[in-house]
Amino acid sequence: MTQPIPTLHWQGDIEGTLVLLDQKLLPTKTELVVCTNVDEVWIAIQELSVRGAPAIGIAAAYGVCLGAQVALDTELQPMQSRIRQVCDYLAESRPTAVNLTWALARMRTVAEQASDCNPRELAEALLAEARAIHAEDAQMCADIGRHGADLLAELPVGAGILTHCNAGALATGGQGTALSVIFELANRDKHPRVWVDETRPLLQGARLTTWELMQRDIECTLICDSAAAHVMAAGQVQLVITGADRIAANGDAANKIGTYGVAVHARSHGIPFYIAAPTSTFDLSIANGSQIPIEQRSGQEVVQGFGTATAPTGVAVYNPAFDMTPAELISGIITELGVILSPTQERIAPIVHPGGKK
Ligand SMILES: CSC[C@H]1O[C@H](OP(=O)(O)O)[C@H](O)[C@@H]1O
Repeated sequence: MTQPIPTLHWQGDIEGTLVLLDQKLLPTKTELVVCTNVDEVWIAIQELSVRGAPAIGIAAAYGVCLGAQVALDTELQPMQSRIRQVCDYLAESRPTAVNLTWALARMRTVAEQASDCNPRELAEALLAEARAIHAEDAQMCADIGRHGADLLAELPVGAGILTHCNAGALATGGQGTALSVIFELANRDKHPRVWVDETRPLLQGARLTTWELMQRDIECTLICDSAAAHVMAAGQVQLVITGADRIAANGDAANKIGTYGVAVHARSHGIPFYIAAPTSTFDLSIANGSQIPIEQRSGQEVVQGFGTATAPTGVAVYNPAFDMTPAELISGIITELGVILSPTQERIAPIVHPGGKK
């Protein structure tokens, strides 16, 4: 396996920079984006240079550290005010992934609880919290992979697994969520055969998931999103696994647009449909999926994707970036704390505590 380039990392001390692998350019170019201020982080999240629920949260946490830099030589209260302002600003970059506001809430807490310290000491505490969020996510990814592979211990060698979008290392601070399970199955010599939905309109599956799988020599086949049902009907899929961006208290889950259709097709073909997500993706403040904010993105992504016009100028476009899969279509949610089978509020609550804390 070629040595992976980190999805994101902080470079330096409290006056350092956030370095991102620019996912807009993958797989044809591997270029880095060096963020030196909060605006650059906001843009990187909004334009998907960095993307994926956990990765968005981690990037925003480091973004707060960049925001703190302009107030290092003030006093504690102006610094705390600056942190509140920066958290509010970064929270507006994308609405669906709850990991964003979850990570920002942790950064806010560090700032609000600060006392008897100067701005530089608070900046050190903020950077330590951002690094902790990053490191914890990497561990959560590994634990998700282990729990998922344990759950699937009876999966036949060479089983077909379909996935949608990208829930790999590129979406997280570690080795991924859905792809972490697939990586661990491969490590256990299960030789999974992965069917990868291209995932229109931004092609995270075609551009990112195949790239990650091929780097690890895991067999994968790229298909159009519209071919998923056909492949299932042909008996080529024994399991579906995806990531998630926000999971409500009853287990309804928002994920990349098209996931709901995959779940419906899986159910109609008697194929288990699993979601892999850390507890930081659960939002226990909302009862069900109808309350999950669904990001609406520019129609240009649909009609002018990657530079080629594919529809008449002026055509009306509806481009929701996510959809909601109801809990009754989900066979189980694989978390770092274990698997929640047939998720319900009663089964989620004992495992997932408010705020995503263990
Ligand atoms: C591990 S979360 C990955 C999750 O995020 C993706 O959305 P986007 O690429 O728009 O950030 C997609 O929903 C993935 O399942």
